Amino acid sequence: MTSATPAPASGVPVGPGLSMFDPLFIGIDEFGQPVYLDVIYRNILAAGEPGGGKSGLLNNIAGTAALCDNTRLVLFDAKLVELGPWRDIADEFVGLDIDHGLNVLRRLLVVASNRYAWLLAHRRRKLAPTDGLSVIVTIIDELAMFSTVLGTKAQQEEFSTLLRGLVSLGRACGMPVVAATQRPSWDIIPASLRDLFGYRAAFRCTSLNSSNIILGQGWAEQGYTASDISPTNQGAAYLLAEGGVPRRIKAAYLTDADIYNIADYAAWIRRPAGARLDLGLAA
Ligand SMILES: Nc1ncnc2c1ncn2[C@@H]1O[C@H](COP(=O)(O)OP(=O)(O)OP(=O)(O)O)[C@@H](O)[C@H]1O
Repeated sequence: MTSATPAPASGVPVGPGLSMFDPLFIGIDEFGQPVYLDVIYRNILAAGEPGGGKSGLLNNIAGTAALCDNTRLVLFDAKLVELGPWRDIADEFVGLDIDHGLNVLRRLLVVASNRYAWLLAHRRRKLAPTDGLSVIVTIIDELAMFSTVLGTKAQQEEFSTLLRGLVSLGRACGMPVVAATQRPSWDIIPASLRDLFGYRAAFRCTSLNSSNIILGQGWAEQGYTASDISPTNQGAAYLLAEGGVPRRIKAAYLTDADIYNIADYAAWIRRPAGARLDLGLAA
């Protein structure tokens, strides 16, 4: 039986039960088994040639984060349209503005340092779900735009330095970073930055070298190379988890309509208390 009576906000069945501390579903492996990531304590790097499916993976993560309890989104997307659907629920949405990007990264680093002071004061080494602090997920689509294209050389260098700081600090204090680039080259992803990402997803690449830049030196020679992914197999990638062996995956895919539906729903469940009162749905 269906009912036209709106459910009370406290009874909404989707979203409030999700937590970023739970494993996050991102797709299937080559045996059709579901693949989950522990995003909370590991940063994620996705790279590969244009059209390989990186934004699809980013949107999976943004979609889950959007529905998670006590989770905030900080988004960087110079193209605007890839992560744009989530902008209404994001704490910050950085477009083609390097000054804005630098300002946001500086503030994130202040939050991260405050959280470490809090952890130290509580004799702890990392954030736990019971701490009540929000998880802040930073997602950057097309890293290279901020580190090599927009702004002056000095600003680009500052962006890279601040990002390196956030990627180093974020994982234990509930501030994971998810970054994507279509330019898997040493100037965009030096090994010192790449190695701070506990998960690396290599989408289709044009060469063994590009694939190695993402996954790590030597994997292509052992048969794990994203250059063997067919250009028509979008969403396929080699996923490497820290300390493991690359695993072939196919990312789950959300259509634009799916993304906007989830984003609208997330905006509704995150609406301010005043809006709930206006609708007569206050919990
Ligand atoms: N997991 C998937 N399953 C099926 N099709 C996919 C998947 N991911 C992406 N695609 C298809 O590939 C197209 C390009 O994907 P996407 O925009 O995610 O690539 P990208 O690597 O982010 O590209 P760019 O670097 O240009 O932003 C999508 O529009 C879609 O048609």
